[in-house]
Amino acid sequence: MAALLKRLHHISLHVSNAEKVAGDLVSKFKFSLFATRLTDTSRQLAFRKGAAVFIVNERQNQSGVSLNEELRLTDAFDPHPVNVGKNDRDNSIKCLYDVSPHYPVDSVSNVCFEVEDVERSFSTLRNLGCNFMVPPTTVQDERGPVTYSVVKSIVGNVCHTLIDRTKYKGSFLPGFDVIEKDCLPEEDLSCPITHFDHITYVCPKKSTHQVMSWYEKLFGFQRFFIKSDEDVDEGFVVNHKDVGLRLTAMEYWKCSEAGITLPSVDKKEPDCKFVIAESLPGQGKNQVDTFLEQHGAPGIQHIGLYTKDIVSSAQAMAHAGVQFFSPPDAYYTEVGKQQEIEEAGHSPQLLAQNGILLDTDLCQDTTENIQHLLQLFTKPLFAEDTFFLELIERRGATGFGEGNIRALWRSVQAHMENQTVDSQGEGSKKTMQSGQY
Ligand SMILES: O=C(O)C(=O)Cc1ccc(O)cc1
Ligand SMILES: [Fe+2]
Repeated sequence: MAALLKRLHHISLHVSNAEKVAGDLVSKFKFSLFATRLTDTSRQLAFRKGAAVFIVNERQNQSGVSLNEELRLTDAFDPHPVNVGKNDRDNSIKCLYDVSPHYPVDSVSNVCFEVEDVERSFSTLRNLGCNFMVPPTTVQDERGPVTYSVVKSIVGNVCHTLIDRTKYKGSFLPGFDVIEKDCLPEEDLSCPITHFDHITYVCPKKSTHQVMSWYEKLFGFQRFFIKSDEDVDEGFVVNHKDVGLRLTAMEYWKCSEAGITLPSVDKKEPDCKFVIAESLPGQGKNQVDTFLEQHGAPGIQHIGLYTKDIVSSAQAMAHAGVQFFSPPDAYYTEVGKQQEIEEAGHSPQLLAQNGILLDTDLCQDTTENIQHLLQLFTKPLFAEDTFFLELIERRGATGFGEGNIRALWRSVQAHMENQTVDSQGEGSKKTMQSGQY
């Protein structure tokens, strides 16, 4: 029996310059800073937009003792909970609810899930052979306790924090100072982002099956077919001229769907899918291999932010300085594309101006049921060509569009080729990026 998950709680980033990433999340991506944990040894900042929560952790310089050792010395296996009240804040823990990886580059490396019972999940997963980086640990303040544990995923540097906050009366997590609602700036209505739509992992060639089996066995993830005619073993293969990509998607079963009814799990809550991308053999330079090379390991390549209005979100973000990939002009002038966009109720000019991609899917059984998928991809957020964000608006479509993927792939290709040309005259990518963001 796998350890079942209740819901996604937050995703955490580990970066060398938290201020810079925080500034981008707030001013460009319209997230609100709502909680902070600032101690002598750590800087953890929490941002929210709808139900999407990011924690930005500042990477520490290498010290003699690794955090895992440190945790073991302090709270792990300690029967007494760690107190993080205002006056006795535990400064020894660099990264609460996570591990502090000494990873050489900025990375998005922890997807935290709420679970029913951390101790039970821990023993289930340990019996199944899982590696734990933090055993069940309780942290409490005057509003109550939260228990968590951190497990290492099979994918590169990715970890999962499993957390139970049902006994906690506060609005976030003990140890964080929450900014009162009245002190938060007004929600930016021009970017109606509601939740994380999907998380895309980049994995080495031929490793998809291993990754899927791991998540299925340990967390009860189930296959989600991106296309109705998708081959079970092959996945969704996009193999067209310069694009060679294998995509496979999974979704997790919330406890309530697995027949375990928990009052705190709402079936109607939007869920976040996991997509595994691997490149096909015989490819030239591409987005997936570049990620592996520059990130140094498999990991989280991008996160899809669901928006109710992609045009308005794109305009507001572009105005605030977000750089998006634009497909080649030919994308919008291709035979039938303008009509397809108009029939979907959009303006081809507006989509083209903002680089928004549109895919149309005919539902299998009836031509009446036409579904649309609108997507837009940002340029990489960090100094390396690794992690980026995506805006996604779904009009009935649940999968991913082949046409959109091909267009994205080509615009990235063009971007990388430009960079190679530019960098010959102007120096490294890092220099260019810091000018852009
Ligand atoms: O289409 C999407 O949003 C995906 O998430 C699929 C995907 C995965 C990896 C890529 O490099 C490009 C596209
Ligand atoms: Fe995506």
